[in-house]
Amino acid sequence: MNDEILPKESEKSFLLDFSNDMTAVRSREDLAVVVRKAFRKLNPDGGYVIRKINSDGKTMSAYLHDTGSATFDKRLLEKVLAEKYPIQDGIQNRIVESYIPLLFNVRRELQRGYDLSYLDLWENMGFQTMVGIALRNGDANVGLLLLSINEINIPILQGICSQIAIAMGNIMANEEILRRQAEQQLMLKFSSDITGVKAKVELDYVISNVLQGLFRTRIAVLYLLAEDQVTLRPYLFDRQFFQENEVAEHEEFYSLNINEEHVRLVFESGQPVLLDIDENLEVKCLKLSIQREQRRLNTVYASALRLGDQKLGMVWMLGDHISGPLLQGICAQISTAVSNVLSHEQILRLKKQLEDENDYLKQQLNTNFQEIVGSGQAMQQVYRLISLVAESNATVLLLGETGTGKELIARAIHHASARKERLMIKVNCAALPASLIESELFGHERGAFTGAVERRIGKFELANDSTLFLDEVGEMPLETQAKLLRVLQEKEIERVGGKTTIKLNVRIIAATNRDLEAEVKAGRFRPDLYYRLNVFPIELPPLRDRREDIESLTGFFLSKFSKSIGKKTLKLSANALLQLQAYRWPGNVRELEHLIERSVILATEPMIRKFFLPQAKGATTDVHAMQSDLTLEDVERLHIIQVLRRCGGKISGIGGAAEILGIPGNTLHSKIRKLGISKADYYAH
Ligand SMILES: Nc1ncnc2c1ncn2[C@@H]1O[C@H](COP(=O)(O)OP(=O)(O)OP(=O)(O)O)[C@@H](O)[C@H]1O
Repeated sequence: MNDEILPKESEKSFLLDFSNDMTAVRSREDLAVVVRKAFRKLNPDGGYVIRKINSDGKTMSAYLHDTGSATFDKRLLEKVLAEKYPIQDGIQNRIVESYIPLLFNVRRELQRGYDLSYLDLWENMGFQTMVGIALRNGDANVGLLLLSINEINIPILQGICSQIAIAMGNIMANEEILRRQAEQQLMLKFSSDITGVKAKVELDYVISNVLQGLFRTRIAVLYLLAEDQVTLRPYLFDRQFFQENEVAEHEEFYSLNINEEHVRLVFESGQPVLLDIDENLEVKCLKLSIQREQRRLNTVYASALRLGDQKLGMVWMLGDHISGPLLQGICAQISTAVSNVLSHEQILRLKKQLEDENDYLKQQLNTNFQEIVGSGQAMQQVYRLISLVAESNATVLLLGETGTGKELIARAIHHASARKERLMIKVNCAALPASLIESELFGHERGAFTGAVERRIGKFELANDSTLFLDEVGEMPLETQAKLLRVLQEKEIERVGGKTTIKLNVRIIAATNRDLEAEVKAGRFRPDLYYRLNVFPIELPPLRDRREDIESLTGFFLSKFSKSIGKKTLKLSANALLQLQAYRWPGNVRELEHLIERSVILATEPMIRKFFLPQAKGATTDVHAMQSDLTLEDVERLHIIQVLRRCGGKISGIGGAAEILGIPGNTLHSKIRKLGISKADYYAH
């Protein structure tokens, strides 16, 4: 650019054109077009860069640039455009401080030892001389212009630069207003989004959105202060930095201690604290993962989460520049949201617990109102034993086939004891996999094993001051038997993964349908545990050994199930009852109960006349085949009823029942009265 190329006249018209073009400039893009046009006119092959002073007041970044017709290393250019150079880098400060344009010989500056990538780039582009001019809007420094050129036309350059500086000032002010508006909108949205947050996933989503939107930053880890008020455990973490489950599985490793220096620093400061990863941080998790993944970010913002005076936890964020006061506001909202989420999680947990307890209560209510039916000899003996043992704290072992009422009796014992105000707790030892039974019985501490994300109270602890019903105890794995034995001996437990022992006062009622003695002989049950449990055994008789109770049990179930579906209580024909009394009942009372329930549902008449019973091998519903189980009187009664039926109810005379039975009619009449046989017994068939 010299006087020959640009005579005074064209100098004027050049500046006029430039001014005209500048009046239309509203945005950075407009400015780029106008500036490029002007500089190309001045030097068609030259390149330039305009840098602006960043909001930190200490660094400069590229604002506009043009490479002209130079060839260059693309990656080097990208690096230079992305980098923030300190103003005091030895070159920029000279330009900013100067009131006249300065010429730089690129090679010479390099030889002086400046380690600045933009000098490398210029050399790479073949730019030998650069001119640098400060951009000032009034008294304010806005940035600088660096132009590849050999000669300086001071009036033209100053004319251009003063206008660029004014335009940049306006655009930047405008951009700042827009940025603030966007920020406000984002904050408003964040506030409304975060107030509705109830679950952890939603919290994660809302926080990441606002941090990304406002600071182009991410949450690295959100820690919560544990109950011990010392450990900070990771609660939320960015999965881009940590592999799936990495943190959850190595929680111990990723936890922090509130007394660590930098952690204390954060809690002591009322504001977010900026920490340099390389210099300050000895925090294992951040060092590891952040250095691995995010080399370009070397600062971490750490902020305490508080609710009033209460310490809740802290967040670590990765970012380049985060505005302190804004972040403080965000953290305050995060604190409230975290506390809401935790409360909500607790509500859900308590709700579940309440539901479980409710189930127990319902079960108890059902059994309370549901009497134990049966007054035969065998059950009388059971009642005697119950009344003897109930009030003591002795361990009871209930033996008997499946469905004989062991659980019912266990509840009856509990209800007759001084512990009845508390819930009886039941554990079905057969329903749990061996791996879970211990934690089910004794509970576990958080982190005791993979998947133990929370502390869990075991059934033993739940049953403190109450009764623990160990159903199907014969199915318990040997390893657990050993632990159970220790608890029974020492009357204290240790949660899985726990370090302290807990004293307990639990009454044990165990039940099994196995022959425990045989199990001991076979080596499947520990003899010492067997003796511990077998303090007060009660044997429940199978239903086939107490046929005398079948009628009352059937009557009880008929009335119960008819009522439950709103039917009038169904009646039972004598024949149907005989059928029930003759059956072998491998499933005992439960089988009878289910049969009656089914029959009540299916019944279309007010009386059940016949049951469809399974015909097991060797089993029979033939009345005579079960005579050995009946008393002489029973047999007599059944036989008379059958004969009366065959005779159509005719008692005396030819073809009458008395004739078949070989007794006088009068004798039969008195037997019928004595045995309580009614017409319904033989006419209904
Ligand atoms: N004497 C009885 N009176 C009324 N109902 C009974 C009686 N005995 C058992 N039942 C009922 O029979 C069903 C089975 O009883 P329970 O569950 O107590 O048997 P269990 O011996 O514990 O069976 P399992 O060994 O299979 O666990 C229950 O619905 C129970 O209410």
